[in-house]
Amino acid sequence: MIELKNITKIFQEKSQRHVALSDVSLTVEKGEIVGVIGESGAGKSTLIRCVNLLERPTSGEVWVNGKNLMLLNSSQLIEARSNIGMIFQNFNLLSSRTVFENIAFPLELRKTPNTEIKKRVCELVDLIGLTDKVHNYPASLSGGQKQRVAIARTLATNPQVLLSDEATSALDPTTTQSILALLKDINKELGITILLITHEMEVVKEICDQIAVINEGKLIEKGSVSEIFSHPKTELTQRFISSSLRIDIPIDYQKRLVLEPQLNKHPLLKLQITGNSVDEPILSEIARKFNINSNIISAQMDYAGGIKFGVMLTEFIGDAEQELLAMEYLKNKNIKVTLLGYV
Ligand SMILES: Nc1ncnc2c1ncn2[C@@H]1O[C@H](COP(=O)(O)OP(=O)(O)OP(=O)(O)O)[C@@H](O)[C@H]1O
Repeated sequence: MIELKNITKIFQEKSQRHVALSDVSLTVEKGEIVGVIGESGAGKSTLIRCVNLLERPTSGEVWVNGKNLMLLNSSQLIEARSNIGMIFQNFNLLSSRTVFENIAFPLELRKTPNTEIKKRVCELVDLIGLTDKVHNYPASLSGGQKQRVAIARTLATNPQVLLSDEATSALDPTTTQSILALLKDINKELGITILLITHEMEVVKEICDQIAVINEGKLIEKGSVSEIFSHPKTELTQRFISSSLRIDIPIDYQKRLVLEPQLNKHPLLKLQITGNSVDEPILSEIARKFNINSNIISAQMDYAGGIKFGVMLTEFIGDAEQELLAMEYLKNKNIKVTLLGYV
């Protein structure tokens, strides 16, 4: 449905030349949800804006639904864009129009008859669960409700593609979940292809089929959610995965923590577990093979794309030499072992 081929975007400001995207290729199949994740300034917004040519690539090809948008004249481009909806972090609602009037707006521009507009808006407010707010103005809505209205407005003209530019970044975690659930429903029930950009792994983990990682204008990794979570290839992707799992050393452990081995102190370890390793009973193996008792201090396991992954803070209590052998054993099992010190 979307194919970006070798996209390069260079911003030229006076003598300053900035390469925002460098030879980026990305395919989104019909009906898929693809998430592009990257840090601030990586080029995410530029990339998504290239899909509907809000930003024109310096070179490369942009194909949407079988058309090379770069070759269209302005009226053909307007037509092609009507098939591509877009939602934004700051919702972009018209404050002087009610919910009804905001959703009706793109239909009015198309000179749709009033009876048809009324019918379509009623369907859409029902879809987004805001029938009781249909005559409210945006100022009286919560952030999540505003984003729902923005989604309904973009769906009014039945686009086949929805672009989401950090649509949940301004929302709290619970509201984020409800908006993501709405996007997933739209994808499933209406068959709309979704390309979203975000800086949060939580978002892509929740609803995406494929994840692409962008860094300094280059696409550095792409795969299914399970591939990315089980075998992250780059340090940056690993960091994104870890950022969705928070684990802190409790204060009393921090007080006792020393960096060098000491008599009667034992290693405090952070174990990062991805993919297949997690299905093995690693701690009981460690106990059996190395006579190590694991004292789990905290742990967080999660599930994405059919893959379990997680992080665990644990103290290994045993003979010093065996403790080292046990750490090596875990490393060979695809577990990232970080020695935090001794407690
Ligand atoms: N119109 C512009 N003129 C000049 N440079 C620009 C322009 N738009 C973006 N850039 C530069 O291109 C790079 C990529 O910007 P972009 O907004 O795509 O990043 P991003 O990943 O979306 O970041 P953020 O998450 O902070 O929005 C940045 O270094 C930015 O300064």
